[in-house]
Amino acid sequence: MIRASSQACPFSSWTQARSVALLQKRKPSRMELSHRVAQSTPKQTSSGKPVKRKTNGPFGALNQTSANIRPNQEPYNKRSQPEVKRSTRGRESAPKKQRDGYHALKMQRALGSVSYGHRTAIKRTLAGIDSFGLLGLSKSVQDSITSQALPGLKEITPTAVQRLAIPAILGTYGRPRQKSGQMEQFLLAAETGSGKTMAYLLPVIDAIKRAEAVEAEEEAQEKGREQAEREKNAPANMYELPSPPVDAPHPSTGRPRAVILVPTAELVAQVGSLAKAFSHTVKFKASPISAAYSPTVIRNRLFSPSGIDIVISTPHLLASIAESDPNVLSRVSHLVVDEADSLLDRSFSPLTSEILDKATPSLKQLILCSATIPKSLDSFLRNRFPDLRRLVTPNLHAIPRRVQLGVVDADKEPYRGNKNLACAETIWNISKLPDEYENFEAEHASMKRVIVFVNEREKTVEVADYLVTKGIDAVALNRDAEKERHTKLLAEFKGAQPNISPYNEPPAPGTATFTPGVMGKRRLANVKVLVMTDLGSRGIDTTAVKHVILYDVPHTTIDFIHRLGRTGRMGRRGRGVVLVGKGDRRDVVKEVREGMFKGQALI
Ligand SMILES: Nc1ncnc2c1ncn2[C@@H]1O[C@H](COP(=O)(O)OP(=O)(O)OP(=O)(O)O)[C@@H](O)[C@H]1O
Repeated sequence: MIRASSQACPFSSWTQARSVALLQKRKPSRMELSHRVAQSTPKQTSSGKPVKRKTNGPFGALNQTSANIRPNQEPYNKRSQPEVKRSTRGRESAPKKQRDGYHALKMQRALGSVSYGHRTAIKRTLAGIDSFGLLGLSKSVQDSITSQALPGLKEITPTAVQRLAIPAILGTYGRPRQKSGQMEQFLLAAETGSGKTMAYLLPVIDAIKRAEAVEAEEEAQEKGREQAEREKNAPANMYELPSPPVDAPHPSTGRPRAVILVPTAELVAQVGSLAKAFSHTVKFKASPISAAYSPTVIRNRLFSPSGIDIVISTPHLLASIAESDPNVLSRVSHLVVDEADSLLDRSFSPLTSEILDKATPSLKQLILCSATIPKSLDSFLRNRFPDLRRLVTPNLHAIPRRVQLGVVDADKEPYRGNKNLACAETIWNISKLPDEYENFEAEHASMKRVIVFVNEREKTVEVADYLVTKGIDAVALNRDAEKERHTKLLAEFKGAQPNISPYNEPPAPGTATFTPGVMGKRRLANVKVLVMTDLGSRGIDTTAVKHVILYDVPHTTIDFIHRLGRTGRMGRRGRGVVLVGKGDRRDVVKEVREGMFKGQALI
């Protein structure tokens, strides 16, 4: 019927032919992703004139000032690029693209990329800097590295991120030109366990001490001037007593010079204790404040009459203090946002931004720091901080080769889909490994510390309870546990305070108890296990941990990096074991493993 009517129309064959021709002419309609997302758009030409937009339209060919004839006209029958790619012959002749070997990961690409050329160039630049003496730190700060931060280490050289960041932040080799009064912005991006904390802390301490020296000099001059003034206008009565000195609080009371923001109370304690260690020799006041401390302690630390230099806090606490007392951020010259990908994500971002906005008038340097730069953060930073200096280490997003990743198939015999059983068995196997595998110093070497990561908070207690029934000394660490208990639990895995044993304390409500010799016939005496999500472990320096078990396959490569990053820290060896079961992305695990084996950056 339709055919009959179309035949009846005199123009029908012409119309069809025309529409076919139009369709053939039209570019493929498939929507393609831009390959220039990372490139900034130039606003001006090299001569300073604004870039003219091309007008493609019916009048695009009018008012041309040049002929625009292409020097080499392509033959009319030249095949299009997609055609060349499609044909076998074309594929052979087309330049081969370097393949990164990721297929499953490409589907969930989460991390910002850094070209290998860029990585090689940084490696070359850093090769010549092999001592803290070359970084431009003042003598007292430099000396305190060996005496306070890394005592006992014989040969101390700066790590890649320290070599890159410290001179850049201090301006040792000069600073890029910028408008006067404009705050400098830095992004420190380096792999987990690579010493990022010292990379930002050292230059901040240095800057504080220098500013203090300048202020002290200015104050002395001011006092001298006042004294001279007073003497000039000295009262006639020589017996008149001078007025007693007023007991005024220190000008820096409640007004720190530097603020370090971190996501958790555990990290506040960790960074706080490093800052305090430095303050023993380089004199300054560092105050860690978090919900783990009582309001009185927080008030006393912040408003100490002897003043304050560095505050280490979570955004929640500092934002609430700044709301009632905006003065607290009125003198901040240095703001560090550690774990920036967490603190600038949806949940933390409003608070972090609020603090940043309030501190901006006095801010000289903003330092963002992270081991993972998700693509979303990358584009956020490009918009919000266009002048950001990116200090990226050559191994960013790569899990070091010294960390091995094994896979246990929980679907196979004897587990038959029972992941809890697979986890318990893996821990028992770890307990049998020889002691020399352990990272930790001799006196603690016989005790093996294992972290089990799960994806959901609720699962922490379930898994820990199960492990206890299998004679394993396991404790669940989640947000429901008290902050103080958190800190104590993690302390033993950080290797800092070996005498504290939270395992001897009463268990958190709702968790099973490990009582050696009672829960089962068999028990493990040489292993301690923490079961957690990676929320509480972000940035925690668990140097005593050699083994990490990924009970669940992590959702993203970002989680892979942070979870496996709790082992193999600062040149140590480490092992990860991932338990795969029904529905888990085995292809993702396979590619992560291969990437780790090749030392490639994950995507
Ligand atoms: N130059 C150095 N030489 C030897 N050890 C160092 C050096 N700098 C830092 N360390 C040690 O390296 C360990 C890891 O440092 P840090 O916690 O700062 O790593 P990080 O890069 O912040 O890790 P994450 O991304 O997991 O937060 C710490 O125990 C620290 O004392």
